[in-house]
Amino acid sequence: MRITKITHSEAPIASRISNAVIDFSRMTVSIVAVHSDLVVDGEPLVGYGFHSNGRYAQSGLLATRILPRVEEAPPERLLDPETGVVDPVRVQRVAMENEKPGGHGDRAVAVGTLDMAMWDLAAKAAGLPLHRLLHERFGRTAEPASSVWVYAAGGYYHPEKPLQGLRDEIRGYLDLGYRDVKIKIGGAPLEEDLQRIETVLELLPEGSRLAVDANGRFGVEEALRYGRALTDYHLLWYEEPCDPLDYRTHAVLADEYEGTLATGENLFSVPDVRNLRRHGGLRPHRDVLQMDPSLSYGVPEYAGMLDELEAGGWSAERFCPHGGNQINLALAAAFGLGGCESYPQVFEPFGGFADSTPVQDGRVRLPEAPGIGVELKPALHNLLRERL
Ligand SMILES: O=C([O-])CC(=O)C(=O)O
Ligand SMILES: [Mg+2]
Repeated sequence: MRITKITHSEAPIASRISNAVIDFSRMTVSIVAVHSDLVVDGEPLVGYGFHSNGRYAQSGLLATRILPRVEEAPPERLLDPETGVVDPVRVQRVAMENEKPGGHGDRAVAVGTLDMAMWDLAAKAAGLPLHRLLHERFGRTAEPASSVWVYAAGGYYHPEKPLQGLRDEIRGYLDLGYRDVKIKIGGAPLEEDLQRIETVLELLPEGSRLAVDANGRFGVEEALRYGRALTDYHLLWYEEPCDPLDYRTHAVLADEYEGTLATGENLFSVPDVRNLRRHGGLRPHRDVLQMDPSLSYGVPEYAGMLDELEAGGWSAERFCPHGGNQINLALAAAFGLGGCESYPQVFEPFGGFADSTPVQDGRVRLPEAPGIGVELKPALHNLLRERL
């Protein structure tokens, strides 16, 4: 097998929603296709990648640093010597050559996007759905999971969607088969946020839980003030109360807030996660970690994060990646994670899972088509084919 060409572009995922720190009016996403000379069913195999919402497209980094390294590398540096098929772990090493440690920001997104396309290609070449390939390589359980717990993330602030709109949105998620939901906080005064929370709680049936997400907005005092106000709601979790790299504030909050805290979607490397473990005071039996491979150098770095945290007493069941996309569903099944996020309405067509695997009782089944499964989501597949 040879990589014949790597193409990349950008796609808009703009919308009028906001969280506590950004609006999505100019949000974009990078998309990558890795073309190969391996012909299956009369067509050369192509692997597709994109990254999760919240970080902008990384065209410059891909074009000037990340892709040229891979394009210029001799094939044997990119291929598994036993199978002759592209090895995403080797590719990631090549993509990161001559990069200094630290500063894990947009570069991690560019590499994570390419990594997704490499896994899609490798799984297609092996004729396996990605969750089975990842399980063969990294699995910690006897079998990959056949379905994964997902929750509906939404409840953004929207200029034309006050409480009634929020109610309609959440009811829509329950009708789609979700049990648990997440809404934003921190973008309105506390009293208003509590009204939003109570409105949603009134709708949730027995057994359904609500999580809230402050997107890193608060300093220590405000994080504690919200924590005190949230305690009696018995939420599923209180997410990103403070800046992702402010480990001390996490520790102070974890000391006082008895409910579950969640963080990690903006930690992009093993060293950042090690610092969270050492200094963040989070509780391995209670809290939730949301690192997301497409934003953080891809699956190899994610496996390293799991190793780092397992050595520190965390179990894979406490991991629930941010991102609401198909690669994270595969990852959750392969690594035995607690679950993964889902965006039933926002960030289409990148959010969501295969059209053939609807949510049932809060879970999604794993599709068995080779690769990540973008072909099972025609709106996404068509967009990728047209732009790449
Ligand atoms: O609003 C965002 O940037 C996305 C987010 O935090 C989440 O999905 O948890
Ligand atoms: Mg979040």
